[in-house]
Order: sequence, then structure tokens, then C-alpha cells
Amino acid sequence: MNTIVASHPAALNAAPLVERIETVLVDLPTIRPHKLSVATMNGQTLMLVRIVCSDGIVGIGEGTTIGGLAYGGESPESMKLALDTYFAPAMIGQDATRVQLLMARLGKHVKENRFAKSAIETALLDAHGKRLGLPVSELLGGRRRDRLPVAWTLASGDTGRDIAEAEQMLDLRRHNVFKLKIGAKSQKEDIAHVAAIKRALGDRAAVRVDVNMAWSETQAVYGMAALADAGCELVEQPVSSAAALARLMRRFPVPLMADESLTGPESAFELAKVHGADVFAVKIEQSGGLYNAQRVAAIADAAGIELYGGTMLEAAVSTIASAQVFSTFANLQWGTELFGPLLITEEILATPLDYSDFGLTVPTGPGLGITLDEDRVAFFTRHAARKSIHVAL
Ligand SMILES: O=C(O)C[C@H]1C=CC(=O)O1
Ligand SMILES: [Mn+2]
Repeated sequence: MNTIVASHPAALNAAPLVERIETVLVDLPTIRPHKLSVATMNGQTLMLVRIVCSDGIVGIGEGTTIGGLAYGGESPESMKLALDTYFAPAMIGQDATRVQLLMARLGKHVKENRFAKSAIETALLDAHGKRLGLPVSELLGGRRRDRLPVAWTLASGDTGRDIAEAEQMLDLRRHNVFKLKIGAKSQKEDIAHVAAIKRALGDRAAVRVDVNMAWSETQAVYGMAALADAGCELVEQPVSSAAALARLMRRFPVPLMADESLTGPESAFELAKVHGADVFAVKIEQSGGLYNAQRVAAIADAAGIELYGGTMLEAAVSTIASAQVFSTFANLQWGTELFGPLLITEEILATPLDYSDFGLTVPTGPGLGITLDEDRVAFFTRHAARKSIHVAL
């Protein structure tokens, strides 16, 4: 546990200040290996941050990536280092109630580091919501929905196992929208995999794919046509460049969703300008925080682009931060994929989240509306001698 303490305690009756920032790494097992084109995950590592304020309120936030550094430029370890070394000194002693002002201040001290900023903003909003007795959604302009549809990702790497998993999810009424991770195998194998799963599930479920940028543009031309024939209803980030995405748009009877191309409001604006996507997958970490996720959504709305609530396979804290912000979106045409906590074997909350009837209930309590099970978190906290054992490349 790394702890940095304010050198000057708050004066009586003054605005509550940021007093202390604590960060830990928590290594949790997953229910099965999760195979993406960029990495195979055998576990998930969370960077949890606690912001202790001078009025005694504590806010929690989470920074999580996919496969360590395989997905982007930040890892849980780099976030911890950035928070301990650079964010904390810039925040301690500052007014904890002025969340946007404090984030702007951080923006001057810290370039990039979008995932770490999302974790910090989550913790500040959780603390302020607890202080005011309001859910985070109300600090973000007010929620429009209390339930969010939740898709599940089939990514065991085996077609038969994926079909069995989908059938189980349908029986449990947990998910009826399935995202298939493809791009690691040959296109022929991938298309056969998608077609077999769609054939088995029929009209009982929707099937989508995420290529995680694995295809070249010419591969994507063949792939999109074949996926449309296979009954796939949405193709996520088949190629990496925005220009190639734009060239693929409207050539096939299946919508195109941008994910990795979206790294906050500026990229959203650039992508909208070139008509690079039918749908934006909005993620709080990729966007650089909850307010920025709302800005990305506003750009999509203005450009006539539809919206989907994405995940970085986060655990409960960042999943609920995402749920709080997605609940405020004017449009959420494609639902969400906020299933991260269900991929992890361990419950880290005092009261588990409500996943039922193909959706997730957005908590109504103050702040994020969740409480960590501190004993479970302590049990899985990484100590100096232990390295991450969960990321297999
Ligand atoms: O969308 C991604 O690229 C990342 C993530 C979201 C769901 C999942 O299985 O992986
Ligand atoms: Mn994706």
C-alpha cells in the first residue's frame, strides 16, 4: 500500500480537501482463459485507488487494462506508479468537491494517462456523491435509465465450448447478445466459427464480432461480406486506421463499430468527420474519464452515430462507474457489454451486483452505490514480492 498524506490538514469549516491517496494492485483469477487477438487473459489485475478526504469521506476508483500492455499504453502497474508519483502530489491539499476543476489541474500536470485519469475521476465522483448523498449519475446530469442491457463475450477459443456457454447464458437469462472475439485465427476458420455459433443460436440471440484491428483492409472487405452472410449483426474495429474504417463504411449490410480508434473526444470528432463508424463503443478509461465519455457520446449524437457502452473488462468499481455514466446517455442504441465482474471468479463487493433478465441494475446508493469487501480485496492484493502471474501472452 502506497500512502501519501497531506502536509496541512483542512481548516475547520473549509471545503473538504484531498488528504491522502492510496493505491493497490489486486490480482484476480478469471473463470476461463479469455482469448483476444491481442492477448490471452488468464486473470485480471485491477489498480484500485482510494481518495481519503479531510471530511472523512473515501472515494474508490479502478484502472484496469487488457493483457497488461497488450491493448494500450498503460498497465495497472504504470497507473499505480503514475498515481503515486505524479497525480497524488498535484492533488493533495486541493478542494475535493471541485471535481472538474481538479481534473483540469491534473490535465496540466499529466499528459495522456487516460486510464489513470478515469480511475482518479471515478474516485473523486464516488467521494462527492457520498458527500452529497447522490448517485454518480446525478452528478453527471441525471440518469435516464436504471437498467442496462449487457452482452457477453464468447472467447474460449473453441466453437463447441462457446456454444455451450451461450446456451448456459440464455438458460440463466443473463445474456442474449454475444460478442465473438476473432482475428487470431485464419479468416476461413473465424468465419466458420461465427457461422456455426449463429446457426446454433438462431433467432434466440444476436451475434456480433470484435476483430480488435487484426485485419488488413483487403481482408476486411472479404471478412465483412462473409460475416454479413453468416448473420453477424455488428462488426467491431476490423482494421486499425480511421481512414480504412471510413472506406469500409456502407459497403456491406452490417454496421461497423469503432473501439480502439476512440481515445477521447478529439478522436471521436475526427472519426465522425470522416464518417468512420456507424456506432461508437464508448469506454470511460479509453475516453479519459466519465465526463469525457459523455463528451464522446455527445459528438456521436450530433453526428448521427449510434452508441454502445464498452468495457475494458473491468471489475465492479469501473464497471459501475461506466454504468453510472451510460445511464445518463441520451441514446444507447446497442446496449452495453458491462459483464467484466462476471468474468472474474471472486466477488469483491460486500453486496453483489444485480445481473438478471439480460441486464444490469444501476445502483441507486450515494456515489457509485457499491461497497468493497475489504477482506477479499486485501486477500488478493499484490505484495512487493509477488509479480503478476495472470497475464499469459
Ligand atoms: O472490446 C474490446 O476490445 C475489449 C473487451 C470488451 C469485451 C471483451 O471481451 O473484450
Ligand atoms: Mn473491442
